Amino acid sequence: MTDEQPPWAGLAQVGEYPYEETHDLRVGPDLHPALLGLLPLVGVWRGRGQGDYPTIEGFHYAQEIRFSHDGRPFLFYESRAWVIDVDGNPIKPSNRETGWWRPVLADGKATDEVEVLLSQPTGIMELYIGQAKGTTQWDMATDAVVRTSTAKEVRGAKRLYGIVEGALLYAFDLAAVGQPLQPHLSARLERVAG
Ligand code: HEM
Repeated sequence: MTDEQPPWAGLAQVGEYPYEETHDLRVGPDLHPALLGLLPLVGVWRGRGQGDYPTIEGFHYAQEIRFSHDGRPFLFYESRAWVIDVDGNPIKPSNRETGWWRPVLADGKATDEVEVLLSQPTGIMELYIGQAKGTTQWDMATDAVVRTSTAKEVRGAKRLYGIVEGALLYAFDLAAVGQPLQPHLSARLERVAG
């Protein structure tokens, strides 16, 4: 360490992060035009799903998903799920994931393609390449899965998201722990905000 002061010494304290982020299209920054195709997803969603895999017991779960934006051409995505009993009572916290949905641009305009980057607390990161099917369905498959040395062996996955009668539905297929690609989750969530 030297006695020299860094260039920012003596400058005013840094205030709060100065930019707004929102899941509500009525407030905050304007949605970037490149996100128009993903607009139906923006909001907070809550609902229930069912999970299974050949190596585990089937289960019911609840989930909250939030898609938000800060005016730039990507969506922030976060999901928290918890295992429930058949009456909906919480049993234990389950999967969490956060990431980014990025429309692929060509000549400055959004195409039907979307890149989705997700990160899990279980040591797994998924990179999806997806395709919009019509205006309310997104079909994606992993282009890469990266995992820590202590994570379960996940080799690939597919996700299909759709908005059906105002609800967000998805199906998640997984190739992991020596098993071929097959269903792990499916869920239906209602819009609760945004
Ligand atoms: C809503 C999201 C999810 C929920 C509620 C969920 C729930 C579960 C549950 C309850 C189990 C049984 C074992 C345990 O209790 O931990 C499990 C196992 C597993 N899940 Fe998920 N999961 C979710 C998403 C994912 C994702 C995104 C991946 C991979 C990218 C994944 C990969 C696995 C694997 C590899 C196992 C272990 C199978 C085994 O060891 O035999 N899950 N999941």
